[in-house]
Amino acid sequence: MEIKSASFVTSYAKPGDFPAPALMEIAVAGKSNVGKSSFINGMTRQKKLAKTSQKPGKTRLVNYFLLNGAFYLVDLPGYGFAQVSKAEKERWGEMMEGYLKGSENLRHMFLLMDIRHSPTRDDETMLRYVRILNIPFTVILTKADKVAKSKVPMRVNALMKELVLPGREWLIPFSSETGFGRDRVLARMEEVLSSSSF
Ligand SMILES: Nc1nc2c(ncn2[C@@H]2O[C@H](COP(=O)(O)OP(=O)(O)OP(=O)(O)O)[C@@H](O)[C@H]2O)c(=O)[nH]1
Repeated sequence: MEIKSASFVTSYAKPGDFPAPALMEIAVAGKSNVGKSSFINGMTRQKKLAKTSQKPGKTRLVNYFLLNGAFYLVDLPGYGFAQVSKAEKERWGEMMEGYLKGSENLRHMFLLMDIRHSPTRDDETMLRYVRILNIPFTVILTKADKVAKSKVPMRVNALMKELVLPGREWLIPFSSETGFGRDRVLARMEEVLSSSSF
């Protein structure tokens, strides 16, 4: 598949505001600064669709993007940012839980992690949560251009083991700088959308 159109639809600040069921959703989650906005922009080939920033923790809303007029890519607030208050962290938790438990249309999650690093405790918590809720997922290993091409398979293997995933197909190395991995993510999206009855 190709992404022919992508537009921002709306943002939500609290779970009760989530829209009525309408279209299938694929969520995008990850630690703050992992490259979530760059992933969304890279996939949709729109430079400014999701705001990218150098300053961690800017994405604190649930943002809905409509792709191909057919499904939503749902940008979840980044986690693991250190410089926020306890109240803010609690609000984040409520948002996340509200979305993940409440969304009847969620079909898959792209869980973003930096290819260069071991998963953080927050990454592991997120993964545990996704597993408990039985949400199908793919781990996207971002910033793949930052490791030598020859080392990418090694990092994929290492993270597969650290995350206790059953196979390499559960992880897709990706670079928003070079477009590496984009085709595989598109193929995964197509699989998800075509296998989901709606
Ligand atoms: N080299 C390289 N840099 C990247 C890549 N993806 C993101 N970055 C850089 O990493 C930084 C963070 O990227 P963002 O896309 O803003 O990250 P985010 O996860 O949306 O961050 P928050 O808004 O804090 O949640 C920026 O400086 C990006 O330019 C990538 O694939 N390769």
